[in-house]
Amino acid sequence: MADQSEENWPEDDGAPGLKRRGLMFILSSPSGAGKTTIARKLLASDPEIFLSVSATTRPMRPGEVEGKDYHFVDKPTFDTMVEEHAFLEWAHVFGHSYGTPKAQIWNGMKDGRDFLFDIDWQGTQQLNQRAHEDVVPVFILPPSIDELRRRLIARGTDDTKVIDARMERARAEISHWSEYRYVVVNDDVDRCFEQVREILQAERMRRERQTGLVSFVRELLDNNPPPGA
Ligand SMILES: Nc1ncnc2c1ncn2[C@@H]1O[C@H](COP(=O)(O)OP(=O)(O)OP(=O)(O)O)[C@@H](O)[C@H]1O
Ligand SMILES: Nc1nc2c(ncn2[C@@H]2O[C@H](COP(=O)(O)O)[C@@H](O)[C@H]2O)c(=O)[nH]1
Repeated sequence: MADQSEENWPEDDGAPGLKRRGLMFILSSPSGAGKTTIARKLLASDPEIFLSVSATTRPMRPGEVEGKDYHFVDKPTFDTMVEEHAFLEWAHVFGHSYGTPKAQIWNGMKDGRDFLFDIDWQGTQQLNQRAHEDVVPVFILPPSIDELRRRLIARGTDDTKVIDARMERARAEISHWSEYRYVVVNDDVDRCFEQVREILQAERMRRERQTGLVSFVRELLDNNPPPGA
């Protein structure tokens, strides 16, 4: 991914205010396991992470807001975006097309921002290939298959046919669990949210992401030279 080469990242100007590389925090799960629920809690509690708003051809659900939950586009518009390489990744899911527009992520990552992705395993594989070092993939499992179906029914957004299709696809989605760095079971929402938040905090502190560390440590050592130096 040429545009994300090291020279595009923030300058290493040392402490205070150590600069940090932005990260791509991915939440995937079978439909209904709760990734949107966890994503919303994370976004509400952490002003330093921004939602990657996908484009999709699927119809808007009640309560969804254009530009906030998704960019709702028609198929020709989506196909044109594919042709123009406007997506960082894209995939067909449940008979509709979904993709991550490049521009928002590109500009934000250059400013050291973190982005939250609610995408499926296909998109995760594509992002992993393009920006492995910057990707933090987290997989959310339901506590049981019965509970997964119960949640899809309780959500009340899909008819029985669509729910059956989502349950059928759950098997394929779950089969990709081992491609993720972290796996969390969403039994209790609050516990799951805390676990996901801890993963995010720990990943932010990874040495490689703290681009100001080299000069900061150099300065620490310069101010404490070995005896006789
Ligand atoms: N731990 C939980 N216990 C009970 N209900 C939950 C839990 N987590 C989420 N839910 C509920 O389950 C339903 C599905 O959750 P959500 O929409 O977040 O799933 P999703 O993984 O984002 O699904 P999709 O991929 O279809 O968007 C929602 O009604 C949500 O309120
Ligand atoms: N590869 C991508 N998958 C995406 C994207 N946006 C959403 N998704 C996934 O699609 C399904 C269905 O979502 P829903 O909102 O219609 O229930 C779910 O698994 C999402 O994670 C995307 O940009 N790329």
